[in-house]
Amino acid sequence: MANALATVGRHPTNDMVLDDPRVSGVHLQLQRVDDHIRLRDAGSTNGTWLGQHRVMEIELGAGAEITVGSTVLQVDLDDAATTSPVSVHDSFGMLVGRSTVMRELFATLERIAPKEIGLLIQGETGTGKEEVARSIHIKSMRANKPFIVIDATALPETLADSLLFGHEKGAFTGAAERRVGFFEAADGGTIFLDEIGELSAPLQSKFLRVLERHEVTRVGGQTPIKVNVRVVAATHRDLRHEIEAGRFREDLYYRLAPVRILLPALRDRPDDIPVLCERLLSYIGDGRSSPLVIDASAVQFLSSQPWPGNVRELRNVLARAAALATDNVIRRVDVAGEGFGFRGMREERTPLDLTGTFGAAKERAIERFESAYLAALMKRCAGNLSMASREADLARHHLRELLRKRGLYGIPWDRETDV
Ligand SMILES: Nc1ncnc2c1ncn2[C@@H]1O[C@H](COP(=O)(O)OP(=O)(O)OP(=O)(O)O)[C@@H](O)[C@H]1O
Repeated sequence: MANALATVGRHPTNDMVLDDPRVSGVHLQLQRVDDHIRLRDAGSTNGTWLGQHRVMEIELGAGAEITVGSTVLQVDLDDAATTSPVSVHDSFGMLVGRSTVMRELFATLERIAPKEIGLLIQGETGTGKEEVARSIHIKSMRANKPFIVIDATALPETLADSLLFGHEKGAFTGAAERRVGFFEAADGGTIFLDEIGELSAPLQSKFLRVLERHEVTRVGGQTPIKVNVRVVAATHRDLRHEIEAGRFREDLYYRLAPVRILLPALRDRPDDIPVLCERLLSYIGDGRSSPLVIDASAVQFLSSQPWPGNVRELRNVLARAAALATDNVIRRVDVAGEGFGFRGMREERTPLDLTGTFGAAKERAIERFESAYLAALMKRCAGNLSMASREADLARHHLRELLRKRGLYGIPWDRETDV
């Protein structure tokens, strides 16, 4: 593995390509973590097997053997192997990160930003896809030209052509004026195309044509207009699955993705939490008389959370904690029970993790609920266990047990506790 993050599967764009019909297009993802490898099944059809056990996520050391389709893979850790360059910086544009995987990413972004090359960014919600696109734009020759965001999920089918390509006056009922579309408006600059996987088939064809010919024709117009845009696309799912399922055009994929970037989930890079807290708090505290700070035990707690809503969720948790904190210090009690995505508002899009077995998925959902409920309860009751057990209608010993199980016992909840 040359990269800290790599994929294995049948599709030719994987880091390791397996010519095995029982292997999925993108079968699994590997992440190098110190002296071992974290393996995650990427939703494969036939599964990833360690002996008799089907695994979704597992940490592997040297010598471990896993089976995918009819192929057996063995982990071999070679210290002398060449690895991808890692940036000496722990930021790129507006992005910060200290983990190896992020610094490796920054090195790639530093290299490609000034080039006229397209980019496809894949990552869960809130991992920073739009921020990557914006930072690439700022670091490119196009920086003083427009940066336009198009969300494919917000393009109504009937208006999409006119929004993207513009229309001439009188082109259709209601077209009282000539209108310039997104592509023309972005001329010379960058278009960030979010949720590209949601584009309808007709729009996929139209996008491909624009990317190939570098021109658009307004609705109701005759003459093609030259446009010079760099397209950075993003998706929360692996488009190679969509290609396999016949829902996404492979030729468009290759046009969009001369370079592909996989933004890792926040739970896979806890080393980034301290520097992220520092950066996010500097924004949140902007305008305050004294800067906001976070204490070490709060950072330690946040570093152990699963963050289904990733950096966006962390930002919101810090903003909430800052609003509630009595001084400019955020302490463990201010963030207890957070980081499970549970208190996320609807627009935060922090869905339950529905992968893996029913039992494991249910346990994760319960864990999220219990942590959020217990923290809110204990804060409301200022740590008074008797009051909390009455309010929750739980026996004291049961409540104490639950608090222990969720790592929420013994926290100084605002006022004195009676535990
Ligand atoms: N590495 C980072 N450093 C600093 N801020 C970050 C980083 N990653 C994300 N953020 C911040 O987190 C928030 C969410 O990021 P962003 O909107 O780019 O995510 P996204 O992946 O595009 O999300 P979605 O898929 O839901 O649209 C933004 O406020 C962004 O500035």
